[in-house]
Amino acid sequence: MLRRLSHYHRGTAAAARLSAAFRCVSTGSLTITEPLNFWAGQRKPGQKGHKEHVYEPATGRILCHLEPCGAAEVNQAVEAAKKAFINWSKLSGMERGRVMIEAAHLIEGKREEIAEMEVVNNGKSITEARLDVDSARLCIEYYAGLASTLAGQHVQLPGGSFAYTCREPLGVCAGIGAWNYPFQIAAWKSAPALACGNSMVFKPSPVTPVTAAMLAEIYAKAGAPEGLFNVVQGGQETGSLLCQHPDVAKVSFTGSVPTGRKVLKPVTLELGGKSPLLIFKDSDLENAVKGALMANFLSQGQVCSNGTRVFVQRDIFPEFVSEVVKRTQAIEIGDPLLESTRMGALVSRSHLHKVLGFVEQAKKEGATVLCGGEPFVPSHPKLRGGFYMTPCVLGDCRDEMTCVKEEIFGPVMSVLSFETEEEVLRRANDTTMGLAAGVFTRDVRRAHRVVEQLKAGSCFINNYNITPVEVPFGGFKTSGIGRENGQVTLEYYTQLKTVYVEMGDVENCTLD
Ligand SMILES: NC(=O)c1ccc[n+]([C@@H]2O[C@H](COP(=O)([O-])OP(=O)(O)OC[C@H]3O[C@@H](n4cnc5c(N)ncnc54)[C@H](O)[C@@H]3O)[C@@H](O)[C@H]2O)c1
Ligand SMILES: CCCCC=O
Repeated sequence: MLRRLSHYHRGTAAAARLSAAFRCVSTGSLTITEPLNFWAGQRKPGQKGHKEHVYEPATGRILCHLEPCGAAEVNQAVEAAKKAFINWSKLSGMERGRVMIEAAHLIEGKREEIAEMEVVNNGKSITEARLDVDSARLCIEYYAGLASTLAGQHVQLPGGSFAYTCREPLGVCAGIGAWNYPFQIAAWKSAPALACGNSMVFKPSPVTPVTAAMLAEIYAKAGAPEGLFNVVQGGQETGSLLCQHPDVAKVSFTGSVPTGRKVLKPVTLELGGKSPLLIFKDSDLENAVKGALMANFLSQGQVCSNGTRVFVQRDIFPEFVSEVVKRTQAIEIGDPLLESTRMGALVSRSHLHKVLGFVEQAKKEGATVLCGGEPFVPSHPKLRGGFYMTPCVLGDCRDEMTCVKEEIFGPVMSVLSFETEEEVLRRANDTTMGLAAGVFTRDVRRAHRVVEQLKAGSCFINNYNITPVEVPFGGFKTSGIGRENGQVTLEYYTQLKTVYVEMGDVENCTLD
């Protein structure tokens, strides 16, 4: 997700120009042949005789083949993680943090290489991919710092006795990732898990398997013991084998609501959303328009927290919509590795068709396409097989329409008008999901009053989709369980042990 460039990576523009000049990958030129599974310190093949195509979304060509893991391979990865856990969990937080800081340095040195791989495998623009890599690095740095602060409580009891609690790691944790932020999700899950003394087996989406294996190599190079962070590739079958493995203590899952419902264990569930963005007539219009674009079109609209139901107060509705449409039409679509590109390719052909299907359905239900919503064919011949569409704004929407109720997970914004604060709160909360919500207003009292009543886990006032790793992120209702990032996440990767310490003699009430 987007972060403030100046805050997180000073000199990014200059660095970007420099790295663009030395870019070793160009769209349509890369083929990956090395195995994408990784455990016990090495890349490994998957099940013999099984291969799946992995595509480059910008061109539609085959990028590599994924060898999915079956029961035997998942077992080997979990065994490796169990071995690593024995020593890793006994290190001090400072010692664990040192390895993680080294991993963060390595990521910084490979920023451009990782970002390019993400673009080639996911289709998002290089500008966004760099920020995802930064977020991954910052997350690892942040939890490296927190590793040494893990502590329990000391409880004084009568007679000099006391009790204490301490936080202990859980064991082997499983991480399951979605395809929209492949490297970032792998870091957001592994950083708190490893900082707390756990080991991890991570399964990326089969659509975007490439960069998780790079992260595994980085941890290994940083000095992590063999088996600390492992990657098993595959889809539903591999995911299910991993989640149900008896030696897996916890699952942290990022993906859709229907899949999340199938995963049972102590879990962190980071699921989908259909988040509302409320724009009041006293908003700074320029900021509100920019906010709506941030809330809908980052990562080709493939962001879980997107504010796709944009409620605009009636007095400013025409002006707001005309400005949003104008700016949406100006979004530069094309080769995601070009610096000028603001919107790259959707992740796969089938997903593109699904998103376009939602636009067709919206039209049938009475919505008006104010712009976009069409397949897009870039002029360069090598991009003609890519999975592009024009970002879409839908007008004449009603709350009961499919486009307003269901997660589309593509660049499609629905605009709706409202009259009063009470009305818009009722309509905004009328959903089974509750990942995020946003409000634009200049009235600070209204902002807090509205946010207090919004039933969503991550709320934004006068901005949208800003996710510093120091603050918790996650959803209410069916959008999830638990949080990622921030201090609170340490609680999800540890268990609390209470120890009573007797300093006198045992009083045996049954014998005396
Ligand atoms: N809340 C968040 O933080 C967050 C972040 C990113 C994406 N998302 C959501 O993810 C969805 C898009 O991602 P997707 O299409 O990859 O989701 P998905 O649910 O189809 O797949 C997610 C992962 O689960 C695996 N999987 C599938 N069946 C499984 C099973 N039975 N057991 C275990 N694992 C299984 C998949 O292989 C993949 O790795 C959207 O709904 C989006 O909103 C949420
Ligand atoms: C890892 C960031 C996920 C944001 C939602 O799609």
